[in-house]
Amino acid sequence: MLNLTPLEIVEELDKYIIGQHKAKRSVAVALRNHFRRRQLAGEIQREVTPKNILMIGPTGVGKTEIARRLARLARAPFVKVEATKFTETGYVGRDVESMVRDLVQASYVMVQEEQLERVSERAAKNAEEHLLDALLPGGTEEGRAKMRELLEAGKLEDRSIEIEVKDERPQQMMMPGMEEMGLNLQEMMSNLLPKRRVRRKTTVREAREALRGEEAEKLIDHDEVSREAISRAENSGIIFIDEIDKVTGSDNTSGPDVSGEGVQRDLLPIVEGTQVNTRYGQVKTDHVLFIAAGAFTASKPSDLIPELQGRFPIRVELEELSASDFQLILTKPQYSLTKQYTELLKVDGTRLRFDDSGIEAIAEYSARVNADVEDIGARRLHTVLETVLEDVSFATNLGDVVIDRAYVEKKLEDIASDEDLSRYVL
Ligand SMILES: Nc1ncnc2c1ncn2[C@@H]1O[C@H](COP(=O)(O)OP(=O)(O)OP(=O)(O)O)[C@@H](O)[C@H]1O
Repeated sequence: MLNLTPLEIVEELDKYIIGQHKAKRSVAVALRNHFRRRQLAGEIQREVTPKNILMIGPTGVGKTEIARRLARLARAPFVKVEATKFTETGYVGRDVESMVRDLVQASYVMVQEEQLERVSERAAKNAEEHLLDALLPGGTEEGRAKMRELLEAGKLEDRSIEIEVKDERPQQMMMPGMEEMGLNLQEMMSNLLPKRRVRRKTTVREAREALRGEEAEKLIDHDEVSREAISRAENSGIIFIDEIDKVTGSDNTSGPDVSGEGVQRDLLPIVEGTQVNTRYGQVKTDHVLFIAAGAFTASKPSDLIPELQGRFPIRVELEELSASDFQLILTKPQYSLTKQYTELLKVDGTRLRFDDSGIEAIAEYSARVNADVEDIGARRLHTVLETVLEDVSFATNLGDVVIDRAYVEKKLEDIASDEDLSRYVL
């Protein structure tokens, strides 16, 4: 985990998220406390529990985005789940623990990627030797040196060769229930059976890719990846539980088996700290950071069961976004929507330029449709912008195109003034 102060964390988040200062401060404090806890001596470290956060605010105002960015900053494994998912009928028991298994899986992928990156140079060297073997089986030293020269000069890329690689086709299937026990049949089977290898005819370019992947796999220690994945999930994992407001008792009409309160009761031990079996080993959830979020329009945080309320001591309200926030969201973040579209269309020879008046108009229309139809927050910008840019996206090689107020109005006026049409298009 990076050693960032709360102020630095907020500054980092500011690069991607507009407004919501209180929420940024809260998550910065929670993350820093994580770091502080690690500096403590053994015994008291175990006593200090993470200060989980409850985010309250309408949809599309940045709750998930803040949590996700925070996780990325901290290089922490992250998963998002919807609390309502566990109330669905037809579930064989509510498998609330699956969120912990998903976290460990995310952690595993993250650690594995880091390790693969670390060995990539060695893997590339090994792959090159295998390529030479395939290009020149049983050749002389001299021949091999010549071949190596050609290969390094990129002269053999399209030559076809035959290599032996692992058979990637899936051979086994998962049995329902296995994952719940923390077992994975596929993995068990593939550990028992010798790996099937197949000969494949392909180009040097593609063979190199395949061989590098295989060599890298061979160079990393999967047991160590598993151990590190577990440790990282335990010590810095973040689980984001959305729609927590939808599992308050008051919302429930569908009987005891799928009640929201039941979900809360199942959540409680996980948030309090328990052990969960996963395919990589046992995971303790004591120090996982939980961020719960909800709009809380039909219910209040005080409708949650008291034990759960106590486990989310940091409460923070997120603000609704205004048209001027939308303007900033469209332009300011590092990879804002307008920058994304500009880069995308540049590929096809269209140079977009968003005039301030155009940005203003897009923001105003978005706020208006949110007010008239349904408030979906900043998500509205995606649909509105897509509609504005539909024609330029369909075309190619348009040269310079300026998106100003007149352009936006022409594209949107008919739709936005028709509420029914807005419902479908925007
Ligand atoms: N304040 C903001 N600054 C920049 N982008 C934002 C902001 N709020 C929302 N967005 C963008 O809007 C989209 C939806 O935001 P997000 O997923 O954070 O919503 P949310 O508040 O978590 O809502 P929900 O609870 O429905 O998931 C994302 O693409 C996000 O980048």
